Amino acid sequence: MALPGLGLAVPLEPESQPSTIYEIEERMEWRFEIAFGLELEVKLLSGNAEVFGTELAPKQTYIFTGTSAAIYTWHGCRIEVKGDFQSQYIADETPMTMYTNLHFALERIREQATVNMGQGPRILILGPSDAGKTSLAKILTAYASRAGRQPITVNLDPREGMLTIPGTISTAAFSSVIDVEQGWGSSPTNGPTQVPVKLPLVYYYGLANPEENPDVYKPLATRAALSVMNRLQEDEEARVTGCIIDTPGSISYGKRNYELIHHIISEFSVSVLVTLGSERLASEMARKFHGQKAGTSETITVLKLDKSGGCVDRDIEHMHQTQRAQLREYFHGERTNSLSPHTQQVDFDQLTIFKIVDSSALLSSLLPGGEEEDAASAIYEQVMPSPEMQNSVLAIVDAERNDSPQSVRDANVIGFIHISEVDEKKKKVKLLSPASGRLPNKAMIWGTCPEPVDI
Ligand SMILES: Nc1ncnc2c1ncn2[C@@H]1O[C@H](COP(=O)(O)OP(=O)(O)OP(=O)(O)O)[C@@H](O)[C@H]1O
Repeated sequence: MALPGLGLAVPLEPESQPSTIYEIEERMEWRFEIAFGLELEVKLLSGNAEVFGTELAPKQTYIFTGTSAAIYTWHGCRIEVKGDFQSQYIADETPMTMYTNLHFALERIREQATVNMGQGPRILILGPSDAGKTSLAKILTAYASRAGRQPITVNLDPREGMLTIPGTISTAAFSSVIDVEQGWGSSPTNGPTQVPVKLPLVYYYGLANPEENPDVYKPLATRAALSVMNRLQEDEEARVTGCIIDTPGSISYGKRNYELIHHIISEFSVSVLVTLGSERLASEMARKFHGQKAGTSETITVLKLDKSGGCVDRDIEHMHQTQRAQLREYFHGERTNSLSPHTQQVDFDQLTIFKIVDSSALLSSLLPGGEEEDAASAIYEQVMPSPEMQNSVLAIVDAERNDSPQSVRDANVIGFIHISEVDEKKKKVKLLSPASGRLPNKAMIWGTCPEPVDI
């Protein structure tokens, strides 16, 4: 059905739609794409099935929206599907056996690490955009957690938030199942959920790509690495399991970004480097890093894996829709679990806001051999609230309002607020915060990712 003249499909209520039953044979997957604003219901009727490594519970209804994914089965299954999806098909060729073999190879390293009191694998996933890096990170995380391990997963891709909003880099220990409906699952800001929440450690970068301001991005990657490496040292289970690092596609293009890859490898002491979807990247990474030292007694193994034929190229509009959905979820909760964000008005002088400076302009102004302190102070500029901030998000970080720009940059996020209105005459800001109560008396960062949106 379409709206007359507009050609727009009118979403049907899932209840009023007929359901379809699909029989999926062993080692095949049912791939689907569902637009934002539409819902797809999936129920596993018999057999076993998984979404990016996480098993579906029998007879439970899962609801997907604004995503593309695959329901894979090792031994065959029947699923019931209801909804208005954009595309769907059953694929008999998938790289799942290859991905599972990687998981078992990692398990062998973990078993050895248990015996030798050594280190579990630190895995870095590289590849161009939409090569399936995040999907592989989810699969490896889910398989490790299904094997009773506690993997630490790191998202270094600011365009997509992991358990938090975009513009961030974050890390979390996954000791329980991933919530397949919500990508990575829920964090405490989502409110009570059926699936146990994960507690991410979050840093705010505020830009979409690492290359836009390496002077902020690299130290933040270092901060994330320090916390991961500390956890790996202190927690026996985490040490043996190791960590899984997802990266932005942009760093896998072009030689100029190899320095950034090198930085990540050395900070996280990466021991397994997986490349997806690019022969050239695979061969250059192997030439540069295979056999190099990782930590004290290990060497780096570089692997080339196949990209899944199911990977969908997402355009910029799709990315923006995903980012808007993540933002809305942070403040308003999700479909089954709505939250009550708090609107309040504050005076201009209650906010200390640091704006990220365009690094291309600052690089030319830096003296050769300038100190890191100089670079850090040039990274942020303290600004007053202004109308151009309207609909932006500010990250509140665990740094005092008069701390140095370096301390502000390196501090982890304690929460986000959304600027609804700026009244320059009255010098007041109307803002939305996830909880009621006084705003923390802390420094705030204003970036351009996620982009301003009225939520
Ligand atoms: N087997 C599959 N079937 C259907 N969709 C899939 C499959 N694998 C991945 N996708 C989808 O393809 C898109 C790209 O995959 P993914 O996010 O894993 O790539 P990426 O390399 O991390 O991308 P980016 O570099 O942009 O972050 C996602 O929407 C993902 O859900």
